[in-house]
Amino acid sequence: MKILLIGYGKMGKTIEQMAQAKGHTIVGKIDHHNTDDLQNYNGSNTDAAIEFTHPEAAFGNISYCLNNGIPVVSGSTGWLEKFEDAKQLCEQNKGAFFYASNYSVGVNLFFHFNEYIASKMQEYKEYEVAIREIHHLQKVDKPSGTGITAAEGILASYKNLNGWVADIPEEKGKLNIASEREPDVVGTHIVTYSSEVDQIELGHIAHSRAGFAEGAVMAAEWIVGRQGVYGMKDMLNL
Ligand SMILES: NC(=O)C1=CN([C@@H]2O[C@H](COP(=O)(O)OP(=O)(O)OC[C@H]3O[C@@H](n4cnc5c(N)ncnc54)[C@H](OP(=O)(O)O)[C@@H]3O)[C@@H](O)[C@H]2O)C=CC1
Ligand SMILES: O=C(O)C1=N[C@H](C(=O)O)C[C@H](O)C1
Repeated sequence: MKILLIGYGKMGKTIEQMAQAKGHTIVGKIDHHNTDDLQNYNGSNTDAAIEFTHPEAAFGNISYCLNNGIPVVSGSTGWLEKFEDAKQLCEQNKGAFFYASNYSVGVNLFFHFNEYIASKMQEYKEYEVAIREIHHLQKVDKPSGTGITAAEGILASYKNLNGWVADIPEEKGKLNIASEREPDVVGTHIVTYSSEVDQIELGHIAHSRAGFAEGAVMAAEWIVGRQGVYGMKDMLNL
């Protein structure tokens, strides 16, 4: 497959290695310094784009791909206020768009168990639920996209909670997502149910970026020949 990398930072470089190991060709690499080169790519020279950039760049890159016949897999976080616009653009262009806040299979199993556990725990009002996410110091957005997806999975069952908040544990009636930044932490997410007498935890710790990259390349292979908006639940049948 001919893959265009949009974003050639920590993720772009890991994805390049993973894609080449699977026999794919990288037809181009776009980063902050050569954004104009994006206009050289279209559906006739590119099978799929994999986009991991920045909250402020993601929507523009995804729009370019959808307007130019390139199936696009995006993992950028922090831009989802424009997600509905991206969906609409995909429908208008009869394009293909794959999005996941986290491409690792392990995290998507964690999401699945998280939803199930929340559906059980909401009956036990003595437990207070909260989320912690820990990432490296270079991360520009918070809370993490994965933390937000985990929160949405919990809120689907907790009808007494009215949305999530970022780092405001004292706010009643909201699900708190605490963000911590520490050197070299790839990505850790922990859901905690605490009562006076005990605590239950569900967590995921990424040891490297390989799991994210593997899932993104898998999504690029999967989306070719499809039309519509997809996510990991579609690909993994979770
Ligand atoms: N969904 C998932 O599974 C995962 C998602 N992520 C998300 O992916 C994104 C990227 O993460 P990561 O690779 O660690 O970040 P990096 O900062 O290491 O890399 C970001 C890349 O995007 C480029 N970039 C920045 N602005 C633009 C722009 N306007 N146009 C084109 N390229 C641009 C940067 O270029 P330059 O260096 O020249 O500034 C760099 O190449 C983040 O949003 C992160 O949260 C991360 C891991 C997993
Ligand atoms: O920026 C990162 O590094 C990561 N971002 C994603 C997120 O915001 O959830 C996924 C992963 O945790 C790594």
